[in-house]
Amino acid sequence: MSTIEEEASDLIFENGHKTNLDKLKSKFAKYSGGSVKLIKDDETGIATINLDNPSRKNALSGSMMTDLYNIVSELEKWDKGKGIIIYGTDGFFSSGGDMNTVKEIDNCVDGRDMGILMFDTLQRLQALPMISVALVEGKAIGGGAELTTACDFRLMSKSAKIGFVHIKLGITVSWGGGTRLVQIIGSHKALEIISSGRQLTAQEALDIGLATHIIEESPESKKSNLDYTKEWLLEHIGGPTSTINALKTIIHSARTLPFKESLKRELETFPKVWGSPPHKKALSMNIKLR
Ligand SMILES: CCCC(=O)SCCNC(=O)CCNC(=O)[C@H](O)C(C)(C)COP(=O)(O)OP(=O)(O)OC[C@H]1O[C@@H](n2cnc3c(N)ncnc32)[C@H](O)[C@@H]1OP(=O)(O)O
Repeated sequence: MSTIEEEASDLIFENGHKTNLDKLKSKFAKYSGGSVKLIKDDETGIATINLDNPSRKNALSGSMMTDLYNIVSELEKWDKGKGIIIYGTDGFFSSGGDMNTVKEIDNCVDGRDMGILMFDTLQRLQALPMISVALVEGKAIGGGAELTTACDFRLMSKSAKIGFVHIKLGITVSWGGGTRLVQIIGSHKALEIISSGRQLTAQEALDIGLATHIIEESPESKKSNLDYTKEWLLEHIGGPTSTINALKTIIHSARTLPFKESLKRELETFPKVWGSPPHKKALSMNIKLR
């Protein structure tokens, strides 16, 4: 392994991981532009994460990358969380890495450091014990497309597109999106999409299993796509918070751990909700499951 690879693997996996990430956060915080905003609704258990850099099509600057890192760390401590929606301002998801930041860090060491920060952030986002949805309107391009893969579901407006355009910039996927895309749609389709760098329409994304649902936009509908997405998510987080958290833990284990490890995790998790107050209440009510 070259020294860059050795250093990268040390930074990602060595014990001093946390210290290194604090150093990386302050390194990237200085590349300013836009912000990422979090609103947590304790009543519904839904957190909305807004990518807000509209003059740059919600591209993620270095400071927005550190915003997102801090938001994921805050959500890891939120005990009322059941669901997450990530969306972009002005009906556009994100055009990926902010080129103003990217041009400042166009060397392999800084690129590696950005990768480490975003790998850690998006892996922890995907692992949160909450059901997460990327609301894709407009386009999700480059790192923006990768960010959608860190969510459990992708709801797309009819005219939206997702494009892993990295190859057109002479680079590979950079934020773990390649690995997660293979998890979602398989290596054959993932390689075809990433190697072509083409932008998928919502229908194409739905057909290959990358998109979960297409939101039919109707001019007369007063409901915003964000409200529609909240309603859609509420249908999937109706259960008790502890059960939703346990369910997501089991599914995330199954997509990231070896088979026997995941079975063990499921066996350890379900007893935490079996005989719980919500379980006992349901049993006492003789619920008829039609
Ligand atoms: C680091 C991980 C890997 C990466 O993500 S590398 C970056 C990959 N992203 C890209 O290459 C996307 C570049 N942008 C585009 O292709 C287009 O702007 C895009 C997103 C399709 C939108 O096209 P349009 O709707 O025609 O809008 P536009 O091009 O006129 O852009 C409007 C203003 O936004 C700016 N913008 C768009 N994407 C940006 C970006 N990634 N970083 C910084 N600024 C960006 C663009 O420069 C323009 O600004 P201005 O109005 O000319 O001042």
